[in-house]
Amino acid sequence: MGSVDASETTVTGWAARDATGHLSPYTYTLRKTGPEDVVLKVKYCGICHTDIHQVKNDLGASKYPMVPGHEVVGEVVEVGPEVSKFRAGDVVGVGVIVGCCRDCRPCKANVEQYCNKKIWSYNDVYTDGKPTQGGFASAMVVDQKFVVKIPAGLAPEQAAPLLCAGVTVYSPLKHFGLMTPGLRGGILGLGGVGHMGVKVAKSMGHHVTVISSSNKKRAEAMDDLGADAYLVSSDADQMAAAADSLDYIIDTVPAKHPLEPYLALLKMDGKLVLMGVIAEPLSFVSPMVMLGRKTITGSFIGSMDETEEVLQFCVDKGLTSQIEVVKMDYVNQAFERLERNDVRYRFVVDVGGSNIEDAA
Ligand SMILES: NC(=O)C1=CN([C@@H]2O[C@H](COP(=O)(O)OP(=O)(O)OC[C@H]3O[C@@H](n4cnc5c(N)ncnc54)[C@H](OP(=O)(O)O)[C@@H]3O)[C@@H](O)[C@H]2O)C=CC1
Ligand SMILES: O=C/C=C/c1ccc(O)c(O)c1
Ligand SMILES: [Zn+2]
Ligand SMILES: [Zn+2]
Repeated sequence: MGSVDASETTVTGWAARDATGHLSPYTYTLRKTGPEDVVLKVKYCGICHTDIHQVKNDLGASKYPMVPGHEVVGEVVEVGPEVSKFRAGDVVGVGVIVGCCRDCRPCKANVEQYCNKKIWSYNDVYTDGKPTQGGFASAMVVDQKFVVKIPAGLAPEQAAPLLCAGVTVYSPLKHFGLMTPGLRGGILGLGGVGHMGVKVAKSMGHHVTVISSSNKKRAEAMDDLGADAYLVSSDADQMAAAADSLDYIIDTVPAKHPLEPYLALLKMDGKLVLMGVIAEPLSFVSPMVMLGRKTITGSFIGSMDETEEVLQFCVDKGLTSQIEVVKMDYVNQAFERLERNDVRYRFVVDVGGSNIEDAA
């Protein structure tokens, strides 16, 4: 962290300035620590495909300068007087949202990610009128409700991808009653979210089929991640042989794609859970869902409770994410490599080890 005066702390982050998405050092101030705020010095931050969508304005709502990053692990350096859950020195995590109304039905049901007044950890405006900025920065200040403790037994860089990718697959499996051992699941798109999908579903005792756009990841999916089967989506014979075989598919593809080939893989009552952020309409003909009473649904990250649960689930099951740790000055190359599907399977930036204050 940089200079501290009576009210504000100056920090350095890496921000996109426009829809080229190129990140460069950017200095800004954090809000004064409020009674329920936790100030954390960022140690690690994962790179999610959503960060690409956001810095490149894929959804048409990006505001700049934008410091992305929502898989944030840091060390608590200060807490407000009403913070009970955390103290200086704790290793903590922050994910996709940092605020909610606390009064609506989703908030009262502790699924605050579905609050219509949620505040995103970046590319949003906080209650004080300041833009929110994410985890590719030396520090963040976050309301304690949106901070989780990283349990003992998880390395901080390992924990980072669980804060978005991990909880994003855990939440729908839990919510839709898909934690039963013996289920047959499909993971469409073997990237950051998808590889956690394979690991979490395998740990729940599922038979897991990876459905990928190429054959390139076959050996690693089967040998390293423990998948049971592997389909190349463009191989009509393989797809036909697997028809009517899956209880669910977690669809993580981040671009427009046909749904019918995947609906055909589902058994009666099977569920296609859409995860990818795609700003174009997707289509299918109605008999594809009627004949077999199939469901097309979606899911958005997970609740704060589920975030704590997935962290402990990974400790209990001995699950790790597969990551490539890079320094902050590699972030633009990492974004480019992620965009061209060249990472196994999540980049995690070693923010704390990158001396980013010196770059400002
Ligand atoms: N709903 C939610 O709460 C969340 C949504 N997301 C969204 O999920 C999506 C995936 O995120 P993430 O896992 O980080 O992304 P990654 O880029 O890491 O993985 C996506 C995978 O999808 C496949 N893929 C990529 N491009 C295409 C394409 N054009 N056509 C077909 N397949 C493709 C690739 O797998 P393969 O090589 O196997 O084909 C790739 O590895 C993004 O849109 C992201 O914004 C992310 C987190 C939470
Ligand atoms: O990576 C997490 C965010 C997912 C997300 C889902 C839906 C949406 O409209 C977004 O902007 C992001
Ligand atoms: Zn994400
Ligand atoms: Zn609410």
